[in-house]
Amino acid sequence: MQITVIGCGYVGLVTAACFAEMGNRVACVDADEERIAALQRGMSPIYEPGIEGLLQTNRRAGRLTFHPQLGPGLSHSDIVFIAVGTPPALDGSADISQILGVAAQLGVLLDSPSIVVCKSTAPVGTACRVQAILDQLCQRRGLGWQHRVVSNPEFLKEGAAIDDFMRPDRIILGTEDADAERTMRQLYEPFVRNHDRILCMPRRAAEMTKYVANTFLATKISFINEVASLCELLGVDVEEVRKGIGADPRIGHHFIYAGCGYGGSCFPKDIRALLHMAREHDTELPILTAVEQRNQAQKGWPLRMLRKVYGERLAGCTVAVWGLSFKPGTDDIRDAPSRELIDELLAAGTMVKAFDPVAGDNIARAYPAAVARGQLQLFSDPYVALNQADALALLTEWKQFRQPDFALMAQLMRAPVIIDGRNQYDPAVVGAHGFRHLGVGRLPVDAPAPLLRKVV
Ligand SMILES: NC(=O)c1ccc[n+]([C@@H]2O[C@H](COP(=O)([O-])OP(=O)(O)OC[C@H]3O[C@@H](n4cnc5c(N)ncnc54)[C@H](O)[C@@H]3O)[C@@H](O)[C@H]2O)c1
Ligand SMILES: O=c1ccn([C@@H]2O[C@H](COP(=O)(O)OP(=O)(O)O[C@H]3O[C@H](CO)[C@@H](O)[C@H](O)[C@H]3O)[C@@H](O)[C@H]2O)c(=O)[nH]1
Repeated sequence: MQITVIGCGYVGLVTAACFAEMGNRVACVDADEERIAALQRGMSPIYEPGIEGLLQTNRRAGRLTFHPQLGPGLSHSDIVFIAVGTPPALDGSADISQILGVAAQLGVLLDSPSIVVCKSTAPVGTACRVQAILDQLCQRRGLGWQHRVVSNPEFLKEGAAIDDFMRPDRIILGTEDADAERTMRQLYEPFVRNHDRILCMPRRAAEMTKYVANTFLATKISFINEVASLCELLGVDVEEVRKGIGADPRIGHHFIYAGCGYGGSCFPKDIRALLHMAREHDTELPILTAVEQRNQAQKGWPLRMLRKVYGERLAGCTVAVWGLSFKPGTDDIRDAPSRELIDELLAAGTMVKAFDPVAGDNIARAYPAAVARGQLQLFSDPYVALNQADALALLTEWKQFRQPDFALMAQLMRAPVIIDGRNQYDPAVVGAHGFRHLGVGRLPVDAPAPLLRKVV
């Protein structure tokens, strides 16, 4: 099939590369000319495991092309995917102006009937609005046919995006049109060969499904984080509780890891968007309101722990931060817990030494002034970042942090304190190396007194 994908971000690029890999011809469009120029040179503008290889192979095979704008050369396409951003507006609603702008461009450009797919996460009713724009423009141009708009929300996770797309749990097709459904099923057939995982439903239901999936997962996280703070007070290790409840298949092991809060470009904004949809219909969603509040509080957990150890003396301290992206496997720092901690530490006058395997450049770009005055330093080696640090805050559970050289760490640091925002370490093990360990809902295991001498 001839496919156009508009928006070359995390979702658009993965979608385009995976469809091209199955033999389709895919034209990718992005308004960001630098992004397109990089892609044309064979470079991926995002870090996502496996994406570079797929982009290169399919570009060389001529199945994948990159364009800075929707032009006449793209006026015929079987299927057009809209994968542009839907960022939060000030009132919390999803700003769908990029989607509507693309719809208006498509209405003028497309010369033959296409299936236009809303891949972006967008509020209930958006696909119908896109349909209305396209219908109006087709009518104005005197064309005797219509485009068909489908909602096909995306469920990929950053860091595992290619695998999620190639082996989806489910594919949600929101359409009331039998022809559009048939073509979409054909497109996805290679991805569901062994198991039919396609669920077809009305467009509004598909749009709602996406929001409910994300907000439910966020609810699980905030719930366990709330439980973790009670565990701290009751002297119970939340890790024991997690294993205990996860063994019940009705609860399951996924998304019940306590930590320093969820981040990323999806959960925070999608919760706010659903809350806004409710407000528009004069309804409150107290559970989701609490989920968001809990997460805000949770993002402040690393700072609260640092204050617990150092109090007002934090200003004169140096804090090492391991993990800057909102989760492992990505360079995405949107709404990452690291942002909150760095903001607070910089405001407090603390020196920050940070390391992340891939997100360091993005953080440096986000804090040019702090980098210029040397208050925020980024390192390409995690151990160098620990030099003379008064504490380590671990915020993202990259695999390379799981079994570090604790002895070397203790030597390098001015004081052996670990603020373990992802519960990566066994308190007894790090305690044996002389560290004071503070985990989320973990039992504190203080190091033997002589080893703790360094902690002021
Ligand atoms: N990132 C994820 O993990 C993920 C997963 C599922 C769904 N989603 C949803 O998918 C959508 C896209 O997310 P993303 O993370 O890929 O966003 P992104 O910000 O990484 O990429 C969006 C791209 O669209 C481009 N763009 C904006 N307006 C354009 C226009 N008029 N013409 C051409 N290009 C334009 C931007 O330049 C940018 O490159 C959002 O609605 C998001 O909620 C994201
Ligand atoms: O038990 C857990 C699981 C996750 N997280 C945090 O939750 C956030 C989101 O993680 P994850 O869901 O793995 O990443 P995303 O790439 O944001 O993916 C979510 O958001 C996407 C965008 O809508 C959806 O497509 C995916 O299905 C959905 O999982 C991260 O900060 C994680 O650290 C926890 O704190 N505890």
